[in-house]
Amino acid sequence: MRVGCPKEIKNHEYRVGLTPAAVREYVAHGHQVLIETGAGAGIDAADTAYEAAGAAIVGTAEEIFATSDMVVKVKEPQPGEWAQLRENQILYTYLHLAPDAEQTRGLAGSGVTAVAYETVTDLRGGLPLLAPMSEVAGRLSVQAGARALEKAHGGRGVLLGGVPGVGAGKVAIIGGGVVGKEAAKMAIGLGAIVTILDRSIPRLRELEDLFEGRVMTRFSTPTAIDECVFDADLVIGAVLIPGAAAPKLVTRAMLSSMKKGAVLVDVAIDQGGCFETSHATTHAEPTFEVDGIVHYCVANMPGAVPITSAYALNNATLPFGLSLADRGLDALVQDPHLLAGLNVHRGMITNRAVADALGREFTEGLSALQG
Ligand SMILES: NC(=O)C1=CN([C@@H]2O[C@H](COP(=O)(O)OP(=O)(O)OC[C@H]3O[C@@H](n4cnc5c(N)ncnc54)[C@H](O)[C@@H]3O)[C@@H](O)[C@H]2O)C=CC1
Ligand SMILES: CC(=O)C(=O)O
Ligand SMILES: [Mg+2]
Repeated sequence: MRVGCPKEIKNHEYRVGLTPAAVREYVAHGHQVLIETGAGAGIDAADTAYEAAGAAIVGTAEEIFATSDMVVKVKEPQPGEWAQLRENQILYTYLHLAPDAEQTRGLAGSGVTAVAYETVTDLRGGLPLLAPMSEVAGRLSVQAGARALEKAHGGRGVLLGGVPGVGAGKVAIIGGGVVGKEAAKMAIGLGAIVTILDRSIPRLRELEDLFEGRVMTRFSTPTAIDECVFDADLVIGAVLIPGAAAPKLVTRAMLSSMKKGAVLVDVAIDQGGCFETSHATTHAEPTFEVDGIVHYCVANMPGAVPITSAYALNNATLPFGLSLADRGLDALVQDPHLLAGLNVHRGMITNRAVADALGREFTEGLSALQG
């Protein structure tokens, strides 16, 4: 198969879909790999490193889209990219379609077979291609929140760890999955007072055991969220209902009860955000203020640390990517976990949560592939 990897063009997105080490494995499996010139610049991987791994360097993304059987990316296609996708081509990348009707229309209209990293599953019920970036974003969320809390950045001027004689800041983390756990580790490390809210009691048990009393856990109800948000310096939104649009858990009305200059970091923004007042921002302009509350809503947070995150992402995407390249659509038929990643095929929406969120017709993945 011919596998192509264009340079990412989203705002301040420095990750790359294929590292030279991944290219080497595709080539060893007998595939031809095309890399857009400069695609690896953000991870210090020069064109020559890709050539040494066996790739051919091409001058433009257009050539990649036009000639590749499978396009491997990081972020969802940007306007202009989906017009270049086509039937009998596989797109393998993050998509986050539930909150993005325009993207879904674009992909469906192109006829492409779109496999979304964020809905591929594993045997333990996890999301193995989302998890590494959730680890990165969870850790970054506390850095971003701490920075936004500084007075010069619009925040209330609180140091999360406090100092001897002055109390620490309070962090509320809504959603105790991968992002939530990693955010908690960082916040505890800084010395903050941390509460994690989740709807899953088994998960709250695990977190309680893991953190050995260094976090408080709360079952997530509107009342518990109200109480934690009221008191918090930093609120991190880290919920997920796989594939679906994020539930709006912090309403605009709740902002008025918060401390002025408190910070909301909405990591769940890629699924539409879990705060009513969120809208996606970029690394260039990451924050905005609503009713005196600072919002940080960057939808590609791991793009800020590409040398960590591109490698972590490739470690996870490589086995499924090789399977797609080796077997084509049969890889989806044979592996229910990879099939769970199929979101769009020849104009059909094959992820139920996405179809429901957008009010579109749902087609089972297998019948779409066999139809
Ligand atoms: N902005 C960015 O750059 C990035 C965003 N993300 C996003 O972060 C979000 C979280 O991802 P993960 O931690 O990997 O998901 P996860 O599935 O590991 O954890 C989600 C948690 O939310 C909990 N939850 C669901 N409804 C809830 C509610 N009403 N109240 C409290 N908890 C609730 C679930 O029980 C689960 O424990 C996703 O939307 C993901 O796409 C991930 C990586 C990068
Ligand atoms: C998961 C995601 O949206 C990202 O890594 O950018
Ligand atoms: Mg998007």
